[in-house]
Amino acid sequence: MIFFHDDFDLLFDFLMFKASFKYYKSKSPPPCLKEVLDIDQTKELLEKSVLKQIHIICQDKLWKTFGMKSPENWEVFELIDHPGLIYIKNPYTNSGQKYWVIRSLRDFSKTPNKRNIDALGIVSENWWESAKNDKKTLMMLRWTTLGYHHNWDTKIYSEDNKGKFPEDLKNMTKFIAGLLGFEDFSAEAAIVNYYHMDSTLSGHSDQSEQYLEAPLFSFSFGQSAIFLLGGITEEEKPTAMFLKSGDIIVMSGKSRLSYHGVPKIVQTELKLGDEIGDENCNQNALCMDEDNWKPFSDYIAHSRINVNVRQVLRKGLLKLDDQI
Ligand SMILES: O=C(O)CCC(=O)C(=O)O
Ligand SMILES: [Fe+2]
Repeated sequence: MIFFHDDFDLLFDFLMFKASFKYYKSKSPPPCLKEVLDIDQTKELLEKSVLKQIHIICQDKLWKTFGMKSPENWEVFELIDHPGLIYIKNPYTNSGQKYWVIRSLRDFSKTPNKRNIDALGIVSENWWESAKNDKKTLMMLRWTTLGYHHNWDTKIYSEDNKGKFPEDLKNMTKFIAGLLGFEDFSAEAAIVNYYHMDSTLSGHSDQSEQYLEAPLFSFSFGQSAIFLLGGITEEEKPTAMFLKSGDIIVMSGKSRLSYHGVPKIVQTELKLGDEIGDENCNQNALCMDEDNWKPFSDYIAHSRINVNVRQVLRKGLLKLDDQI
């Protein structure tokens, strides 16, 4: 085969994270999504050895309190080309998803949690109250941090910069971690990312935590993301995959430090109706009442929420190790 100069540049470019990011981010021309791994094509992906199934065993009934389906019905996979990247296909009931959407928008966005809007100085403690009827305020929130607050400048966690980590999120993450064999996991920090249809998150590797052996848990709700998962350097060609509402990925082992990013949010129709016999909602009245759910439903019709949970401390420690 003969390569012309430009083709060769293109080929070389495509070996890198940034080029792939640029490709999927492009508005004109829009990207072709044919190569994006879609977990709904399970049979084909298993046959092509892109995925392998992970079987989990669950003895207790805690899942009910987290708005999840029974783990015996979960579909859990590992990406063969990315050992340690575990994908749990939406294990939530519809009311379970609603519960976490409500927690993320109404509660995780309140002070004393840290938020990007704090720097703007014009939004009150209770962002959701001021935002739900005001599109401009609604669009302003991009992130909040919980527990040990992520310091965006220094990337260093500090004992002087931490808040309370929400109990329900801590317990749910611990429960999932236990099922996957990470019994010692302790949720100590989270970034909640709020994406609108034109938002992106550039490529990075999360390594601020002192204990990088612990996995990272990522929960997605609302609109779908194209998520790029690369290797340990920016040079490796990433795998593009859809993360849809309810999906969970776990970055563990060899994939814990992998380069990743979100070049595009994809519009999907979301139907979080009430399932027959679904009594799992922790906030029954709110989830079942269409009027109360409406502003949340309107929000996720055009936005995506990602709750990104990490362990910060070394195993067995109760505070940051100053020696680092
Ligand atoms: O939104 C996502 O899926 C990824 C978020 C992420 O990588 C992060 O918060 O570090
Ligand atoms: Fe990340």
